[in-house]
Amino acid sequence: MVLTLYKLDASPPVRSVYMVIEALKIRDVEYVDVNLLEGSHLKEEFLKMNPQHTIPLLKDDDFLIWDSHAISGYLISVYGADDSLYPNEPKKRALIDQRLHFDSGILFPALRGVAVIIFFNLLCLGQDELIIFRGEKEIRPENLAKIKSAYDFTEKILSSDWIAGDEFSLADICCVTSISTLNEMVPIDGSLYPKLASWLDRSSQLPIYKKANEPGLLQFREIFKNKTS
Ligand SMILES: N[C@@H](CCC(=O)N[C@@H](CS)C(=O)NCC(=O)O)C(=O)O
Repeated sequence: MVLTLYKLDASPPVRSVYMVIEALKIRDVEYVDVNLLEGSHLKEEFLKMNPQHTIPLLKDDDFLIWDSHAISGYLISVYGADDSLYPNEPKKRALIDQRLHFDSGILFPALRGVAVIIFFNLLCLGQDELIIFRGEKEIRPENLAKIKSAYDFTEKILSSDWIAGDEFSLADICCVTSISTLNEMVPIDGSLYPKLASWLDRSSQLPIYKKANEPGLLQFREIFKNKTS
C-alpha cells in the first residue's frame, strides 16, 4: 500500500499530518509538492482529486481524503498501534474533537485571514469567485483582533499540561501547528497568556515537534519576513 501526501512544508495543516506520520512511525509515504504560490492547486489535475483545492491531501491507493484532521484520524485508525493519540473513550474523544473543531473554526481561520492577504495576489474561493489582493505588508486590525481572540480562548481552554487534558493527543498536534504559526505573525505575550506560552514551550520540546513542525515553521518564518519587509 502506497501513501501519497500532497503538501507544502510551510503549511500548518500539512505539518499536523507530518507530526502524526512521525508519531505513528509510518515510513512508506511519497511526498508531492503543491506550490500554492504558483497556483498548482488550481490546476485541473489537482482539482480532480480535491475540488476544494486544499493541501494536505492524502491518496491511499484509490482512496482520497483531504483536511488535516480527517487525514490524521484516518492514519491513526489504520496505522496506530493503540488509541493513545486519539482515544476511543467517548468523553476523551469528544474533548479532542472539540479542540480539532476549534482549530478548524477559530485558530486556522485566524492565520489564514492574514496569510491570504499577505502571501497571495489572487485567491480562488469557488469555481467563479476570485478575490484579488495587492500583497499587503501589514496585518489588518480586524485580523489582529481575531488572532488575539484566538489566544484568549486558548488561554482559557488550557487547564492541564496538554490542550485536551493530562495526556498529549491529536488535539495538541493540530492546535500547535496553527498556534506556532500564529506566534510567527503575532508573538505570544507570556505575561498576558502564561498558560498558552508554557504549553507552546512544552510542545516545542517534543522530538516530533522538532522533526515534523519546526522545519516548515522556519520556512513560513522566512516567507512571512520577506513578504512583510
Ligand atoms: N481545514 C483544512 C485547511 C486546509 C487549507 O486551507 N490549506 C491551505 C494551505 S495552509 C490551502 O490549501 N489553501 C489553498 C486554498 O484554499 O485554495 C485542513 O485542516 O486541512
